[in-house]
Amino acid sequence: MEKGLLYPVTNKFRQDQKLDGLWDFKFDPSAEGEKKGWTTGFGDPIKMPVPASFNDFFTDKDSREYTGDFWYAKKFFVPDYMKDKMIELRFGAATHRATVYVNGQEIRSHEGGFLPFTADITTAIKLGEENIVTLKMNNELHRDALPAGDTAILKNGKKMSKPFFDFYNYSGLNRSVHLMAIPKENIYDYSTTYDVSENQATVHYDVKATAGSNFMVSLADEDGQIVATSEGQSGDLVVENPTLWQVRDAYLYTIKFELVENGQTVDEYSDEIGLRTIEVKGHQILVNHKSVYLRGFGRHEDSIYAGRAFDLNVERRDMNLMKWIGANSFRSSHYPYDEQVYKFADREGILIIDEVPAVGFKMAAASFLGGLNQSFFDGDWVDELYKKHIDQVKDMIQRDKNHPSVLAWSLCNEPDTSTDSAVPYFTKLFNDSKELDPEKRPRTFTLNEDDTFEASKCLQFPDLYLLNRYPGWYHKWGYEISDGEAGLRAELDEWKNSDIDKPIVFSEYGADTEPGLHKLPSIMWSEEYQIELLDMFDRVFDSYDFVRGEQPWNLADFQTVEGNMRVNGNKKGIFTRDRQPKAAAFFLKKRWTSLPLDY
Ligand SMILES: CCC[C@@H]1NC[C@@H](O)[C@H](O)[C@H]1C(=O)O
Repeated sequence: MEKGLLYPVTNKFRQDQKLDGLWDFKFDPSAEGEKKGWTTGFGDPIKMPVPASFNDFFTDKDSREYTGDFWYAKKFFVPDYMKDKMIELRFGAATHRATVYVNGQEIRSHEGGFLPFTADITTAIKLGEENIVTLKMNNELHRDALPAGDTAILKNGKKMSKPFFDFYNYSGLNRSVHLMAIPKENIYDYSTTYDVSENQATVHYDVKATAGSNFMVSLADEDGQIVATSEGQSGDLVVENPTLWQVRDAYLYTIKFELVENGQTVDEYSDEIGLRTIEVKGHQILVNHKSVYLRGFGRHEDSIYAGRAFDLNVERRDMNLMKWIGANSFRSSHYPYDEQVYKFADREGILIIDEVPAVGFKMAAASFLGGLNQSFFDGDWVDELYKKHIDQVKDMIQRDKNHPSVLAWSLCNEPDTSTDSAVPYFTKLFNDSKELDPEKRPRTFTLNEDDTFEASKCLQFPDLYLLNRYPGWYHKWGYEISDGEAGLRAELDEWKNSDIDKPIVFSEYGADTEPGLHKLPSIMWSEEYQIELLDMFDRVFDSYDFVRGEQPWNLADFQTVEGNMRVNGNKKGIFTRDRQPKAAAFFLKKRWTSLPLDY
């Protein structure tokens, strides 16, 4: 678990410099980079954009599909005036694992390609001179790592990723790298919880520093007016007549922490927060004690050219599409997204189900690679997998806990929950994650087609249920969709007649749709059929009051492995991969903009 994951800022005491741009890049198929001295740089480099996945830049299949070790290198300068600071490098995402060297000195390693980590390089850098950072990275998939998969060795000796999941194994420095200079005694974490009412809100804060416990704390409104102050390592900020953070009507205050030593401020950290509460009560999801009905999407960080890289332009477009269509939420399927996505959602009043990259914990049908003929949790890889799983749950919650947009934590996507060995795994996971979120937001996982009310042995764990259901596509498809509807209703009747008293959100449903394919009457893959399927699901949702959300799969088309069921990727998008609407977008817009927010 990382000690602190505060987002980099520049202020009187801190400096943040992005090292985005072209880095030196080189494949290392024989894994001999260290032996060849690449820790201090290498000759004949490829100039590689950062942040970006390396895959889609190449014109040859061996490079696009490359699996194994690869290296990045970048020279950077640290001015003399930083001599009293702690110098760190912060990697937003190195997918899937990395070892960091500075001037040839090994600094640290990190496992997990969708969460940030920092490297303290204070003793490795040369002040007032040029330095070099190199990373040895690796993108192999394994059953004891997140996301789960295999790495095959082909007869020609080349390695090949075999994902147990349905998104392309885009790899590289997918998010920005920051060079940070911060005080040697510094603020490294904070958390907030809230009590809100019509005319008063209380922010309960807790702040952590490497030394000292003397803090001055203030809260300012959007006009910069101080509305509350406090002091000490923990305390309350009471706001009279607050403007609460509401769904699709956001308001952000700025909280500011000052670390004080001998009457002098020695470090400062400010962040934007939203005054709101999240609760699950019976079948209801409540924000500020008011029921909310989720409408939105499963998404991917995915776009042409840069693959899984965070792209501010794409995020701006996606947020505008979600506002246009009347959405109020999304799931960060199937991994935590770049922090800037959560900042966007904070600002736009969009709720996020934040998901850790625990995906492929059963051979998803979509991987087309032939299923596991056993329970995933019977494997000899489970102990090692669990260590990485809980570690990434801790880092996800540590990183994202202060965002008002975060509604819930999804601890897994479509795991095997219908076998006996799943029960001890999830018992441990839900016990070990219970205290991680100061706000105690709901924890859950998505239930795959096979993990029905009847079949799943793990319904006791989630605080709300996320159902991924595909009648009309993966079964009972085409003209048989009426049987699909009947089956869906039969399962929901079981939920209805049970003593389960928690909300149900449909977190996936949909149909692959080729944009521009029209057929009257409809046929699968046509835009008409996608609407027919959505319309069927909407009829079902509107028949059960404990269905408290609908998030069709997916916001946009996205890249997957090659397969005989994929036409250059997954086409279940409501929008195309270049973010243009299919007919279904107008169908959903009509439905969602007619629903009141708390429908
Ligand atoms: C029946 C499983 C459906 C599957 N669920 C996980 C997503 O990551 C996939 O894209 C989706 C699909 O196959 O469309």
